[in-house]
Amino acid sequence: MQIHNLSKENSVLNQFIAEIRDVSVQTDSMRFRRNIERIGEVLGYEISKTLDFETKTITTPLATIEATVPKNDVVLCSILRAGVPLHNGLLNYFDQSENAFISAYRHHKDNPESFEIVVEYLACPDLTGKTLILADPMLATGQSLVATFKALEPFGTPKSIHIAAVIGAEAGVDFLENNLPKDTTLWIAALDKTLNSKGYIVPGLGDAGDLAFGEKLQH
Ligand SMILES: O=P(O)(O)OC[C@H]1O[C@H](OP(=O)(O)OP(=O)(O)O)[C@H](O)[C@@H]1O
Ligand SMILES: O=c1cc[nH]c(=O)[nH]1
Ligand SMILES: [Mg+2]
Repeated sequence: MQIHNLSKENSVLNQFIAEIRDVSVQTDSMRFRRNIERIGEVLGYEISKTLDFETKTITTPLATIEATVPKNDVVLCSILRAGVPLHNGLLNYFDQSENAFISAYRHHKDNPESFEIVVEYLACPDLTGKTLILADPMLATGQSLVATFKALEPFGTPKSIHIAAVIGAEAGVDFLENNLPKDTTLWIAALDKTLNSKGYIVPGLGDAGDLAFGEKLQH
């Protein structure tokens, strides 16, 4: 797996990441969602550099000019619910893409430290020969992304697979490396060292879904 950790380079992206982690800024859920969306835009811009390009003739009011534009068929697939603002950010840049949505959530059966990933909803176009971008802000154990990838397999073989994530843990990256096709590319805005006993990234940011949309009751 090829890994691009975008926070290795100083840019305004680091300001967005600092704000989504900061408890004193997290109280503003609109800013939290917008920052995740902005990070999606940055990730989308970086991914776009790896697409295939073609030359088109564009007519301006004064003359014509050759423009080099991406030609891939992109499918954006996000994991509900925390993936929604990241999806919007990617869609701002891949505005002609097709879209897939999947629900994958942690179901705590007996105690808060053990969970299984439940996939209940999936809407997806044909993926054959397309550029698939899987988006989920938090890459903790990596189980949600791998469960999502397996659920998408019946929809066709993509030409290339990109993972777009905001904060990841090293253990989650290792899990993806062992369970996804070798030619997958991971685009991550920040990489943290640790997972706690409940599978939360440390220092991380807490629960991305709750911060974007409010606390949910466990059921
Ligand atoms: O790498 P993993 O260990 O699988 O964990 C990451 C998952 O946890 C979060 O979703 P969550 O289950 O909190 O659902 P939510 O979006 O409804 O909050 C996040 O959006 C990922 O999907
Ligand atoms: O740290 C984590 C891990 C999973 N899901 C989150 O929202 N945060
Ligand atoms: Mg959550």
